[in-house]
Amino acid sequence: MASRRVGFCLSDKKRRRINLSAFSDLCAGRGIEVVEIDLSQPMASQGPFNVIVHKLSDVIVEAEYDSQSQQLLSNFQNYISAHPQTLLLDPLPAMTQLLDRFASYRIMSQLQNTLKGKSICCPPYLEINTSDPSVIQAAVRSRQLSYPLICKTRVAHGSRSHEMSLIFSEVRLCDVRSPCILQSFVNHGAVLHKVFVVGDDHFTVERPSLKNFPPGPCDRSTIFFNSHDVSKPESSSHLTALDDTMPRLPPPSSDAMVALVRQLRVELGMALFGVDVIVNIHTHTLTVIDINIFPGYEGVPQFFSSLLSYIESIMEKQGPSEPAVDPDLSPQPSHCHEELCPAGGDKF
Ligand SMILES: Nc1ncnc2c1ncn2[C@@H]1O[C@H](COP(=O)(O)OP(=O)(O)OP(=O)(O)O)[C@@H](O)[C@H]1O
Ligand SMILES: O=P(O)(O)O[C@H]1[C@H](O)[C@@H](O)[C@H](OP(=O)(O)O)[C@@H](OP(=O)(O)O)[C@H]1O
Ligand SMILES: [Mg+2]
Repeated sequence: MASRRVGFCLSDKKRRRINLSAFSDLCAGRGIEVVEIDLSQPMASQGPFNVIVHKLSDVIVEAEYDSQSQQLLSNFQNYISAHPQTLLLDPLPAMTQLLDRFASYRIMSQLQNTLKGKSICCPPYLEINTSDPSVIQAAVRSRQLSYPLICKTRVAHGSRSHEMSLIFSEVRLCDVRSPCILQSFVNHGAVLHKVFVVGDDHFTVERPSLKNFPPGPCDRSTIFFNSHDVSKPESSSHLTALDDTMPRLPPPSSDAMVALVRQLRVELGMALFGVDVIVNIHTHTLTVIDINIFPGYEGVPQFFSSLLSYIESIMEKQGPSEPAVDPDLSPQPSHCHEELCPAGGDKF
């Protein structure tokens, strides 16, 4: 048996998307064994693991209402608690907060304070918990959100979390499906900058994105769309058609991107995440619109080599017999969102 073992605990969907056997071959060359963890079987008999890489977002979301998922999650948590020497990429509380857009936008909106001088912001938004259009209307007015508005589900991950809408006027606020985030739409020339983080490395790729819309309210029906139809590498939609007369904006400065990633690494205590950034066509402000757990890393050919280097670096710090906590990562931010609350969007 190889002396060092890395377990992967992934959903069927993620397993299909990630070529684990290619990663396993790469690891074998470094004396590391890759094991696919079957969550329905006792974990102790599949271990021991120096590191576990997981994407349990679906299980965590389902555990809210499904007892079988609850059981799987609690088996996993029990194993982790009983094996504190096993490093987890990424910690469950850190990940869990990103499943909730209310929590993740509080983190994003805090960035403009922590990264002063870098011209980084997050669009103004509201946390919506009511379906009463008159209450929503009053909240939008009082927060002075500008139209169009983009409406995003509160749950950030999973198949039902990418259905969104663009709302163009107060009368169409009846189309809001609560609970959700209502956020001002920012014109950005239909270019999305996806930042994929792997430990201390990050990689940026460009993707299609929603096109510019005339600012201000207008008499237009709500546009319902799935975010995966507009911002995947292969997306080609009338909603992303670039205006030829629109000059291309300069890409975000690498200095600002480095500062952004560094700050989020510390704040989230995570190593595998993605940040979606757009550039405001008027102010050129770098605008953070999304943080994703263990994203797809599509368009990043260095993903596996970078992941392997990161895993080796944390195993090295672990030492041969006494694995330690990754010192680069701050202590668990399960309490983080309380600290970040004051800067968040208003709640309705
Ligand atoms: N405030 C905004 N202003 C302008 N466009 C936006 C804004 N928020 C989101 N978008 C557009 O909508 C798309 C989807 O938004 P978002 O990234 O929040 O959704 P998601 O479902 O979480 O996506 P992902 O698949 O990256 O997780 C973005 O790629 C971008 O094109
Ligand atoms: O790599 P990008 O383009 O950022 O897209 C990711 C999305 O951001 C995630 O929301 C997807 O995860 P979920 O399917 O759990 O929502 C995630 O799905 P995956 O975990 O199957 O890779 C990706 O689609
Ligand atoms: Mg997302």
